[in-house]
Amino acid sequence: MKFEDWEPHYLRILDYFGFERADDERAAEFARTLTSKDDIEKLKLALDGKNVTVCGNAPCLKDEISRIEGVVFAADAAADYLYKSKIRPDIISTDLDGCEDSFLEMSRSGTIMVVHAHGDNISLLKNWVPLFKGPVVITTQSRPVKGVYNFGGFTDGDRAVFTAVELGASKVRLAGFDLDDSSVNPMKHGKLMIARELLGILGYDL
Ligand SMILES: Nc1ncnc2c1ncn2[C@@H]1O[C@H](COP(=O)(O)OP(=O)(O)OP(=O)(O)O)[C@@H](O)[C@H]1O
Ligand SMILES: Nc1nc2c(c(=O)[nH]1)N=C(CO)CN2
Ligand SMILES: [Mg+2]
Repeated sequence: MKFEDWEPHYLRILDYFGFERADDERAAEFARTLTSKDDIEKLKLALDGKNVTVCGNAPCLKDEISRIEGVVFAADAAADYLYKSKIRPDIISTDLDGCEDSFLEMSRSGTIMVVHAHGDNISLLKNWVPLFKGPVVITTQSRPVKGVYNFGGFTDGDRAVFTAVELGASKVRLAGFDLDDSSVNPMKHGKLMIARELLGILGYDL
């Protein structure tokens, strides 16, 4: 998605949650100083023309493991669940609030970390990004800058879907998405409603 097409959604998100654009932009610049890695070509190669399953972290993921096929693209804490179920994701979409030591092991084994920098995760970026030994791609929800990408999307899960679509996946199926999950807190509920809206743009009716 071109940034000009994404920007109206982004402006609405900023307004809805009271996030500051300048904080997101500072986070993106800061993340870029934490690593020299920019594995965008590896990420393209992993997705272009591929059958991809994006795994969200809803409780239903455990019942939907059998839906997983092709390239495994995990959204944040779903990666840890999959790894413990003996499935190492090929790619993880994370803003690092679901990051565990298992992510370091997965990274060492070649899992591509698509790390999202935003105004509220600067200390997480500082703690985790230098520790990733494998491929890393940095993303922003604001205007992209050199070595920092914006494929569209907001939460770790819907961003993964936008990333897969943008980088040419031939088919993107979902597992572990329950956007009506009543066990989540109000902030998370709001985020999942945005995720639903954004996935709707891509034709997913969740
Ligand atoms: N019921 C659900 N509960 C949690 N996550 C869900 C659910 N349904 C779908 N997802 C997707 O799984 C992703 C990863 O979930 P996780 O629990 O790790 O949340 P998170 O890291 O707090 O998400 P975010 O950082 O995007 O707010 C979410 O970003 C969301 O897109
Ligand atoms: N500033 C800011 N941006 C975000 C946040 C967040 O908590 N703060 N959470 C996200 C994933 O849910 C994505 N983007
Ligand atoms: Mg997260």
